[in-house]
Amino acid sequence: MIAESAKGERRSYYVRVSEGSAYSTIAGVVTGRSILGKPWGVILRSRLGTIAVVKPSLAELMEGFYERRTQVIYPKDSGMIAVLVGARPGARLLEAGVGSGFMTTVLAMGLCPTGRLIGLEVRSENLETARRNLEAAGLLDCVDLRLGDVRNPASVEGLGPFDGVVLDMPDPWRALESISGEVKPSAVAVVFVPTSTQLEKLITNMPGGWVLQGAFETMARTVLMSPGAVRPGEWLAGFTGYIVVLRRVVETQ
Ligand SMILES: C[S@@+](CC[C@H](N)C(=O)[O-])C[C@H]1O[C@@H](n2cnc3c(N)ncnc32)[C@H](O)[C@@H]1O
Repeated sequence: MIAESAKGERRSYYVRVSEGSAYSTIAGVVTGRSILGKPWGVILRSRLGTIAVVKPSLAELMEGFYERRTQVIYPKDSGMIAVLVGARPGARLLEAGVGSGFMTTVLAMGLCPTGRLIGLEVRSENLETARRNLEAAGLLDCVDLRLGDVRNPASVEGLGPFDGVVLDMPDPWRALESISGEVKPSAVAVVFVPTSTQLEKLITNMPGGWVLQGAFETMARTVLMSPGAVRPGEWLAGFTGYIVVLRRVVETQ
């Protein structure tokens, strides 16, 4: 629900609506009974403001309703990573670790219905969380979630050739060697690391068969939308991690 008070304040609420419940918002209290049976997008008005009842977008589904068992990659980074790795219909991508499936969701959005994502994860409880989350988003059909250690070549053998790779795990440099035989020459690997120590280790432990293309971070800042005082907001989603782009290369005789 998106509530706007009579003073022009706006706030979003993520709720599972039920018959006997009531929800307190900055635009007043709304009951489950007044929402159920109405179409998505309906706007409810009172003297305290308006409440728009909207279906959660995929970003809101992740933000408000997905289970979190691990640190996750947020849309400000995952959207960028999906573009960089080329998550488009028909692509065959590898991801490790899957964690809670937030990044997996964004990759699957791009490559469904004709592409395929192979997601590797070492912890079965994380894999099950990701499976439930992807099922809630209706994206499980394009995804093959597997229990396995990406650093072990046997876990990856025969799964390629991959058009791209996303790694979000503590020691990604140890995965690059084991996956390289399954990745197409020139393909992109995007590595997400939350600390400078990991970035340094990645750069200094890069195995052959890969070149470093660049690294950056993203930031997202809200905008205050008060007529007459439109300006950047105080809230900034600043540093979350480094996004590193690598390319698969081969030697010729
Ligand atoms: C930070 S979480 C990934 C979060 C995920 N990107 C998301 O957005 O929900 C890192 C995950 O990598 C997994 N992991 C660590 N080492 C791994 C390995 N060698 N192979 C596969 N998965 C691994 C961990 O169990 C953990 O679930």
